[in-house]
Amino acid sequence: MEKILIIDDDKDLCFVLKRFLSKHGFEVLEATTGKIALEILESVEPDLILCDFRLEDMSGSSILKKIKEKNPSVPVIIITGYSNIKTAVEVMKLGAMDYVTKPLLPDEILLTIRKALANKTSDEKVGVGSNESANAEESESVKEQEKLALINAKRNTESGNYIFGDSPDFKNILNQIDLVGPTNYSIIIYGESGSGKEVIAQEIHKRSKRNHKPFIAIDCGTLSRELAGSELFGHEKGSFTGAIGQKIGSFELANGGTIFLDEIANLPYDVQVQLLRVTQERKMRRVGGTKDIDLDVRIIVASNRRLWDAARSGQFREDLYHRFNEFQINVPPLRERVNDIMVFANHFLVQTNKELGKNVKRFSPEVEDVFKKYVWHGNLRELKNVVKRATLLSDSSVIDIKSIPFELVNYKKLQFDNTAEAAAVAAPRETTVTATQPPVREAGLKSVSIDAEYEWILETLKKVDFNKSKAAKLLKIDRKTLYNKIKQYKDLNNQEL
Ligand SMILES: Nc1ncnc2c1ncn2[C@@H]1O[C@H](COP(=O)(O)OP(=O)(O)OP(=O)(O)O)[C@@H](O)[C@H]1O
Repeated sequence: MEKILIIDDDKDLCFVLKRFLSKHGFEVLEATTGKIALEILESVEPDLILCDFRLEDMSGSSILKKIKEKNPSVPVIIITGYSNIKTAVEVMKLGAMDYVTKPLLPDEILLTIRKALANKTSDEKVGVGSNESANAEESESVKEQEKLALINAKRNTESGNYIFGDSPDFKNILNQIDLVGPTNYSIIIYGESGSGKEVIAQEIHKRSKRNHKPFIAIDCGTLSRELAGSELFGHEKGSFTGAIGQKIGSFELANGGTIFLDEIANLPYDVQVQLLRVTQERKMRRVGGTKDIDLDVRIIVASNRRLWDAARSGQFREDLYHRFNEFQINVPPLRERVNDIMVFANHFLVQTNKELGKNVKRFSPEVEDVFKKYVWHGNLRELKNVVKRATLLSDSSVIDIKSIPFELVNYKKLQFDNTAEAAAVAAPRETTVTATQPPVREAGLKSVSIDAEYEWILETLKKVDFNKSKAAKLLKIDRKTLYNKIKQYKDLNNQEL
């Protein structure tokens, strides 16, 4: 009997899954924390592991790494709370065999498990007596391609998650997507963070002849200076310290399809030179490699600042800017497309209902009013997070003002009228640096303390009827620090849930 280990802190889900899988002839073990799972793995060798990406005591990536260290051959299927291509690529890169998104569908989960187990058996058969090194390179690359095909196939079936707004601006964008999609033009998409640039790039890819090939999204803002080249172009074994195996880069993975380079202005200058070669000669070399590889990749880049300005200030190569600038799409911030707000809010409500198995029907008129007046600095990402939370909190069929964050409802009252404070945030002095650095959710304790501080600040503000000077005095901080702390909390909450 094949053994499956379920790792999920949702006890109900573990119970339901256990019953379902046992009925289908599997022996099922369960662990409700990462720690328990690792203890079980000391003495048991399961045939397959089903693991939630967000455990209370461990992040998905760290548990995946630990499982792979202990038992590299066991197939791991990741359960993710939402369908996000970035998470999917991330978990596949870390060695997961596949992923399923919540809500879990019985047929899908069974099929995914059976496929993973069948793959494992055929891998084991190939491994017996085969000349491992001879075909290692080829099979690595085939595996990468197979994983990508899987991710893309899933993404296409999830495409029902995307909708288009109702504002004239959005209709204009849709026209542009239709127009430029089928061509091979390189495109620059401008827009604030969370405004939907990646989704637009995906839609362009879907409308192109390349749509059966991979769409790969890379956030250049998160690539380190040292590893950016290797991430994009891959590397050969031993080409630098730490290059223990061969790596296929994002460009090679995207061959035949489309690559989306977000925050392109953050790409290190030497990598920009390599990129220029790719756009001019349609060829690339892996880091440390000697062989030219032919490339046929459509490039879509995005930035929240004008690339022409970055080129003029010497941060971005001008020749590269002209290469990319065959077509431009400008995505206005959500606050400038008021007609889109409720279209997207309702869409995110339907999506969240499905994820949570709830049936919340609509927003109260008061909530609609707040939504339409709010400034949405985090754009669609912020709206999505607010709707997700509100749907979760709501215990009736209508989302009312109680389920909407206090600072959204009281946005106007919380405004700092003195622009000096805003300027201080844009150019923080040394003493305020820690307060303005973007906080990281994974920092655990840090985010807890930010949340607690914020609660306290709000309480104090309420006490003094939103008089910021009085509140700062009571809190024994200056007004600028008060402003920074509120901003820090908001940045934290504009990250994707
Ligand atoms: N047309 C749409 N339909 C449904 N959801 C959307 C749409 N556009 C954006 N979203 C959702 O809004 C969130 C932000 O979108 P996206 O990641 O594309 O923004 P972005 O501009 O690329 O952000 P960033 O620059 O910060 O990476 C995502 O969760 C995405 O799924």
